[in-house]
Amino acid sequence: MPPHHLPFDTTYTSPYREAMERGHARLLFGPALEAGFRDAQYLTNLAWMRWVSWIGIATYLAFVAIDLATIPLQASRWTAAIRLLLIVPTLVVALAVSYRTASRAVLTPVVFLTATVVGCGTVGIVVLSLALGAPVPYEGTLLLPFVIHLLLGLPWRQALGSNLIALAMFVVLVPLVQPDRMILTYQLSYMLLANVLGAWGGYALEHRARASFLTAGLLSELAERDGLTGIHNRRSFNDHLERVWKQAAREGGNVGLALIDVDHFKQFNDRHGHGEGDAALRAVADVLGAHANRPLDLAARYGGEEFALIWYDPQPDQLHAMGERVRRDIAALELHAADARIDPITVSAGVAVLRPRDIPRHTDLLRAADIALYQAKHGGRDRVVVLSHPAPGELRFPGTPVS
Ligand SMILES: Nc1nc2c(ncn2[C@@H]2O[C@H](COP(=O)(O)OP(=O)(O)OP(=O)(O)O)[C@@H](O)[C@H]2O)c(=O)[nH]1
Repeated sequence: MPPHHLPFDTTYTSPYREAMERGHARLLFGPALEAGFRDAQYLTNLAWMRWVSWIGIATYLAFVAIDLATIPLQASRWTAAIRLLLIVPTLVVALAVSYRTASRAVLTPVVFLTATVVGCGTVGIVVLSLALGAPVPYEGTLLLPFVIHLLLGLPWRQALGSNLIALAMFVVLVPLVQPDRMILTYQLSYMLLANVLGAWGGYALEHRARASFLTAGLLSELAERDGLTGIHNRRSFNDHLERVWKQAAREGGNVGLALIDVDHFKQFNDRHGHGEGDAALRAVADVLGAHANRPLDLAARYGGEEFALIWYDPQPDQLHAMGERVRRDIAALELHAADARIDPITVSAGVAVLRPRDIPRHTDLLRAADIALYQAKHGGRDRVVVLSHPAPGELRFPGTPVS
């Protein structure tokens, strides 16, 4: 374990706050937050993307009928072919992908490709009908930048890329087939304007979504995290314990709990000062965080210099070894002040494991771990005491009168 240099910054720095301070004009966070943002966006984007695809399919099918009814067959058979053989199937494939959970990782590239194919296909319809002398109105292409930027849920850069490809096709091909210079000028101007406005709106939308993500993340951290150490606070610990207790009751598993108290911490503070005391608590919390490995495990600051570790469904015969590893890792912390090594700190740990099916109240687990911690302290500190599946009679503090 690397040495911890004391004193260091004594408040936990939230990644959400840091990202807020840095700003996100480039619409990009660091890798961990970026992944969290995309994850949080996924379900909303999925719903929007599906709605847009269904509406797109209905619209393009309706325009097949409108084309056939309103423009000469020499052009309408081609425009209908593009709609029926290219655009609608692409939208159907994208929808099919969106309904398969296994396709989650490929959904964004698929939506990007779909948007690009639909954009280019729509421009193709305009170009082809102009070339065949029976032009369909081009106004539909003006909707594309707005739909792609505002409704598909694509990351802004990808929406921009997709729109630019269709715009480039429009700017290169329409002048070749549009005989009327005045109409051409209007068409090009409106297409450019629609792209600028769509990109602007898309940028503002994503910028705001990122700001809300950071605010929500910061608020939930303030509610759930301890301000000094950054690990979970007591409220979050209580909620989590109740949750895993219910889950273990359903699944017939165990819940393990370690209450860990720093030994003689008052002396530590008195000798080295509160600033270094705070930093030592952070170092302890870092170690505990590394011992909450599984998804349902949790490390929390229980209060003052006392910490808690919830282990979901541990092997009861492993608990002593697990507690010992925590104790040893904390004892091995190399705490350094600016110029010298600081007294090592030790902890006492009371560990308990119960099966919720046997004992309905999660408070009994807390009580059992508390009794074990009491025994560890009174047994001389710097040690681990385990109470594994204690009988109700054992859930009594030493000194409690027997009624
Ligand atoms: N620096 C710092 N000290 C804290 C914090 N919270 C609690 N403490 C200190 O932790 C010390 C706990 O003292 P005691 O409860 O007497 O326990 P102890 O000295 O650790 O002794 P034992 O637990 O019996 O081994 C007190 O001096 C508190 O001020 C904190 O956030 N920062």
